[in-house]
Amino acid sequence: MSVKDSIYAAEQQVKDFTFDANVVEVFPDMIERSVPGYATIVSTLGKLAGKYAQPHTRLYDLGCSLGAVTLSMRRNLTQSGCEIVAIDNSQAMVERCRMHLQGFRSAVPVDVQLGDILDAKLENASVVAMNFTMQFIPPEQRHALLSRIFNALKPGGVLLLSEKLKGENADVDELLVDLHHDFKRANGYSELEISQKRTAIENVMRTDTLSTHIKRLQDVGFSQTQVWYQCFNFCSMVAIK
Ligand SMILES: Nc1ncnc2c1ncn2[C@@H]1O[C@H](C[S@+](CC[C@H]([NH3+])C(=O)[O-])CC(=O)[O-])[C@@H](O)[C@H]1O
Ligand SMILES: O=C(O)C(=O)Cc1ccccc1
Repeated sequence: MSVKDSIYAAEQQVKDFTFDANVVEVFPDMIERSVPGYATIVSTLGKLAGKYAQPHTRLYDLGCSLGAVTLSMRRNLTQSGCEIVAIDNSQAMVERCRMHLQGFRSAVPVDVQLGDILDAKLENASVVAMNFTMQFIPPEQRHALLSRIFNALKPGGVLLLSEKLKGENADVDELLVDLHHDFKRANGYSELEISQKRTAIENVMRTDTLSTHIKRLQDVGFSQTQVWYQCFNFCSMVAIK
């Protein structure tokens, strides 16, 4: 049973958004009502991991939150000798993620680490998933992180990158934002909740355009990038080494 997100329901002095214990409590409901296609994206990332995982390699879930992508990848893994490494720098998330994973049995080992993905050692990877995490990394650090991910991947390995996008120009950005806000309204968020949440994430979630993402992926060396999902400003890409 998930708890309903009412964090921004009352008028308040809005602070910068953080992944604290209050957010953890409502996170499944928050993400489901805020990200169009979240369930489809998570289940498809599992399928993609199942296709691209290589025997005796690691699969990373960077910014794992409660481990939804880890679970989905684990369900689809048939290759032998794989390990999943899930990393998040929110203590509240990591604690809840560990509890959550214990609820499901599997032969695939999962190592849930509390830490900053900017410091994490990444190696011997066939699949790296970043499901709506790059957007929280300071923009000036994104290139270096992507480059480290590329270097950690085996040839034929993949990065599964989902991001909220900034529109390529002000007009289309406004259109995508309006459509997303309609989606949130339809999922029961009030005008006040929508506007206070927008303020809360303004400084901590800096989105890039799709062309910026694709160029950065190319610059660090990925040979091919394919957008496999987009609804409004929410996008998921697969980049192949
Ligand atoms: N530097 C960092 N190091 C480690 N973790 C970080 C860092 N910055 C942010 N995070 C973590 O990245 C996660 C982003 S949520 C991912 C959803 C999940 N992937 C899902 O498929 O359910 C996306 C969202 O809420 O929009 C949070 O748990 C942060 O603590
Ligand atoms: O809620 C929003 O408006 C979003 O853009 C997505 C989101 C979802 C969960 C945490 C932070 C941002």
